[in-house]
Amino acid sequence: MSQSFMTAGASRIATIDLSPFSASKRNTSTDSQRLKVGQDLVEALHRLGFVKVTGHGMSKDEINKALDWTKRLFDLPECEKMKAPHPPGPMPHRGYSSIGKEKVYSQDDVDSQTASGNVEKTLRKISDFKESYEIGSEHDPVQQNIWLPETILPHFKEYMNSLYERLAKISHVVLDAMSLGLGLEGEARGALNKLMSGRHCQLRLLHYPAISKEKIQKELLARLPAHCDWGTLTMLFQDSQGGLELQDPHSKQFIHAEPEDSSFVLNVSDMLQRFTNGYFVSALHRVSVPDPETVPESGLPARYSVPFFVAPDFSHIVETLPQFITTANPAKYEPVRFDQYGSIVSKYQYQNNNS
Ligand SMILES: O=C(O)CCC(=O)C(=O)O
Ligand SMILES: [Fe+2]
Repeated sequence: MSQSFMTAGASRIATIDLSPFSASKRNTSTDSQRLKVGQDLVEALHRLGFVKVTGHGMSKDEINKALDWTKRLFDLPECEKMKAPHPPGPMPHRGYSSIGKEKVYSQDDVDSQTASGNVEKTLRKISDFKESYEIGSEHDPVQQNIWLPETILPHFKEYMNSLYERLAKISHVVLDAMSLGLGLEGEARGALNKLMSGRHCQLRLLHYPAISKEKIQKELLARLPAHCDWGTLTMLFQDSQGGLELQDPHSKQFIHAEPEDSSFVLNVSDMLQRFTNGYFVSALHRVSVPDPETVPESGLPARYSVPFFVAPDFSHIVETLPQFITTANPAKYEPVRFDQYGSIVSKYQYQNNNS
């Protein structure tokens, strides 16, 4: 797989400063400032399906703290991490998956391999060189968290629960700005807010270990193949190594999301695409392993990232908002229950083989 950085003619990722919505500036910012931010956010998401967000309230120190905890977790010996193992199969999507256990596919990969009759075996030939740890709300009635014993990493659980709550709050601010930008009021606004359930989001900790140049030269490896997320929105923090690439839906080029202090990358996911009848398009994105020739002798450094997946309740039926259905753009999607959609997509997209 080759790394394709931003090339001439490719779009730039817009940066949206959400600070007029933040608690500290809410009283001093004006309605028209907030409206402008909302409209800019909507325009940017309509154009590409992803933006960078600043002014969201998480300070640089707070972001570094989240990345530090992630590193501390993955620095533990494998036998300790395996005390909170992800169960076999895609559900519940909780706990620790060691390197190569989880395999992410795109729908295109699946479609192109279906004819072979053995989709999983064929696609698993190239393993994903990453490890992950999945966390949900402590109030999720469907998927329970799988924690390490407290003695192994004291205060990890407490910290991660607080991070989940913090990111859930920030996602409400994003949705507020989006409602304003789309001009949604009353029931329509309520319907958008239902795409975010405090108890069904997911916090994911990711470690892409360093890879030597020799290993890249000799083996076929992936980090995270191209895929779309199946919730509503994803807010992703990454370390200074960068590596996340998102596809411009028009030019089909992948754009490198340069890491920037204090920003997160926000991408549209499948439920928001269906809700808006395709006005927002779910962003195809990946973390690739570069061409061996472009990798320095020192190899590819380790990388850490922390995505937060904003999602509705599992039993929520996601329907397109009537105002997005017109004669020129008739309804494209049937209403779908979120867990039913997820069970189809996650069967292939997040296949965990931790047995
Ligand atoms: O690590 C990254 O930058 C991407 C993570 C991601 O896309 C995912 O976990 O769905
Ligand atoms: Fe993703």
